[in-house]
Parts: sequence; structure tokens; C-alpha cells
Amino acid sequence: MPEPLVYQITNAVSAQLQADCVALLGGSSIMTRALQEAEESAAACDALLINTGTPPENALELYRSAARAASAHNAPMVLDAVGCGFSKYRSAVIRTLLEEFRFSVIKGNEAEIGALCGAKTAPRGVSCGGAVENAAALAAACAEKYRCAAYCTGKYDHLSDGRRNFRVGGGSPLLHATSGTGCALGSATALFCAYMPPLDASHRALSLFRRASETAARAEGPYSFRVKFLDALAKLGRAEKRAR
Ligand SMILES: Nc1ncnc2c1ncn2[C@@H]1O[C@H](COP(=O)(O)OP(=O)(O)OP(=O)(O)O)[C@@H](O)[C@H]1O
Ligand SMILES: Cc1ncsc1CCO
Repeated sequence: MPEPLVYQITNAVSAQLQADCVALLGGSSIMTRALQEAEESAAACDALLINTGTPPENALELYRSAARAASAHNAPMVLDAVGCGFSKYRSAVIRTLLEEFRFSVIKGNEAEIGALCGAKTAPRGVSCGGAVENAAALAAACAEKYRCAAYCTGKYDHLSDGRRNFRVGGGSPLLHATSGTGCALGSATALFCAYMPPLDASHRALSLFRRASETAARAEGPYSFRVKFLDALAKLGRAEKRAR
């Protein structure tokens, strides 16, 4: 199989990390945010990621154009609902997109998945303040509501397809402390969705990230953690591929 091509419409903050992540796990990226290229890029891709971290002014038009072209050839679509609930604009864009398209996977931190499922408290920014009591129920509710695989990251990651529920734990808290790792996880999930079912792809991405963070936890500090984490992820990804 040739390298799967992932079209990542993503944020300006962690785009590099997400491209690195897809490359070291055996895929290739196209990351354009030009509306003029969205349809062609989505028509060419094996999976589409939409990450709403830094939505442009024409976000809805851009996401729609890509989602329409990806859906037309049944490419799996992953929605990373970054910052959902933070602003009216972003929340409305996400809500409309979800009304119009069916995603293979929806992911977010507890605050974001909470906002998607009607929680009353809005997140302050794109990060999640603290543990949510009912994260497992939130992931299941999200999966049921949007008829997809859904996961909620946090102290434990909770994953569901509305029927089967999983919890992933372990790893290092430095993973949460490193900006953009949740976004990289979304990109890895999209890559795996190119060649395995959405629930399996999500579970694989969540487990690989936790395991790689464990290896990297011996780093001297938070920035060398980042480098060690990517090295460990590449190594684990290669080992898993050989074993298949
Ligand atoms: N307490 C924790 N211990 C270990 N790993 C964690 C913990 N909290 C989150 N993670 C892991 O950190 C990664 C990012 O999750 P997080 O919930 O911080 O996402 P996020 O808020 O979307 O991140 P970002 O916005 O920085 O991309 C995931 O792989 C998740 O499994
Ligand atoms: C800080 C930040 N703001 C929008 S996206 C992003 C990266 C982590 O989600």
C-alpha cells in the first residue's frame, strides 16, 4: 500500500507537530487552507482531518468544501473539535458541520466533548481545566449522538462507538503539558483511519501516544520530552507495522 495521504486542515499552532507525526507514522500530509484547493485536496486524500483550533474567517466554507469532496469518495473524516464551546463563532461552525456531514471519528478533550454534548460550562481557551466526572459517559453520548467513534482525552482517555466502550490510561502527564499533542493525536487517528476501522484507529492512536510518552518521560525537561516522545512514537509505530 502506498503511503496514505492525509489532508489536514488544521491550526497554525501545532501544524508542524502534526505533519511530523503523520510522516513518522508512515503517512504523508497535505495541509493547505486555501479554499481554492480544498476540493482537489480532499478528492486526492485517503483521510481528512478537520481541526478547529484556529478557524479562518471562511471556516465553514472551507470545511464544507473539503468534507463534501472527501465524503464523495468515502474517505474517512476525523473532526478534532478544538475549542468547541469557547466562542459562538467556532461552536456554530462545528454544529453546522456536524448537521451536514457524518464523521468517522470525533475527538476532543473533556471540555470540548462536553460542549458538543450540551454541557453548560464553556471552556476557557483550548485546554481543559480539570477532570470531568463523567468522561466515559460523555464519549458514549457523543458517539451515539453523532453516530461515529468518539473519544475524550484526559487523565484517562475514554473511547466509544455507542456500543463498545474503552478506557486508556498510563503514560506521562507531560503529554498533556506539551501543547499540541492532542492535535497530533487527531492527525495520527486520521492516518490510521485510512486503513483500519475508526474505533480501532482511535484506540491504536491513543495507546501508541500513551506508550511513547512513558518512554519519553525520562527526559530532562518538558521540551526534550517533546523530541524523545516523537522518537519513541516513530519506533513503536515501526515495530507495530512489522508485527502486522
Ligand atoms: N493526566 C494525563 N496523563 C497522561 N496523559 C494524558 C493526561 N491528560 C491527557 N493526556 C494525554 O495527552 C494527550 C493530549 O490530551 P489533552 O487532553 O491534553 O488534549 P488537548 O487539550 O486537545 O491537547 P492540545 O490542545 O494541547 O493539543 C493525549 O494523548 C492524552 O491521552
Ligand atoms: C494554543 C492553541 N490555540 C489554538 S490551537 C492550539 C494548540 C493546542 O490545541
